[in-house]
Amino acid sequence: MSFHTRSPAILPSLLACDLAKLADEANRVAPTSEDYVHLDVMDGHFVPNLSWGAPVIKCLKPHSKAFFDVHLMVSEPAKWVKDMAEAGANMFTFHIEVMKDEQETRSLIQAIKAANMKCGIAVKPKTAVSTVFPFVDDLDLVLVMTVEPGFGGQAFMADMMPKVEELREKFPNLDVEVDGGIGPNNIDECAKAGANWIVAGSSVFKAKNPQEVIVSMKRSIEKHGNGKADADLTPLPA
Ligand SMILES: O=C(CO)[C@H](O)[C@H](O)COP(=O)(O)O
Ligand SMILES: [Co+2]
Repeated sequence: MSFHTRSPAILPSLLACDLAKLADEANRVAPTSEDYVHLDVMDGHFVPNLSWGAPVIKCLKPHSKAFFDVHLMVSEPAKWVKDMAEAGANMFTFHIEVMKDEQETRSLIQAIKAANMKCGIAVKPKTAVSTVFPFVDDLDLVLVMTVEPGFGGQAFMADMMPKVEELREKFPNLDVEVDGGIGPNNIDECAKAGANWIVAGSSVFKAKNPQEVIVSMKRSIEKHGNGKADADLTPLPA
């Protein structure tokens, strides 16, 4: 059984940053141990794109205090568990679409936890969210993709919100993450549906003031997702 925190989190996706300055960029948007970064691992097979693997994550780790949320868009996630754990991944999220059966999924969840990482399962836009229901009690998080995985900078798919609503209704304390095309213009929609972990790549890194975008998005989750009144929220930085 996993303990679901339902804590609000904004996770800047480093895919959208200046990759020549990876460590500086991570620290620009996620400077403290209370912060998060989202790291997209792509194998050129599950998705038609390549990004980085464990060696890059391992190099970045000593330069960042942030929580490393690793999203594995790979065909064989089991092969990556050991390397990702050694590289310093804190959350290992794999796609349900690559699992051949329930048994394989359960052993992968076990292996991830035995390697001292938190475990999440992701669903692509065309995958029914009910595919993850049998595993939720053993998961730390479910990730609902709001774009087809593979590339940053795509348009947000609002029609994925019913999946988020269903998860939130069935599992009130589960951490529900959304990823793809999210920014200040659609954060309220995600938060109202019940998402509390929000990945944001382009909207954060293309902003003049990334911290302002992060704080305002977090405020939206607290307001809509956790039912706090405006008066309870800390003011935005000047
Ligand atoms: O998993 C992903 C793509 O497959 C990325 O995390 C996602 O696209 C974030 O970037 P953006 O906010 O620019 O859409
Ligand atoms: Co991602």
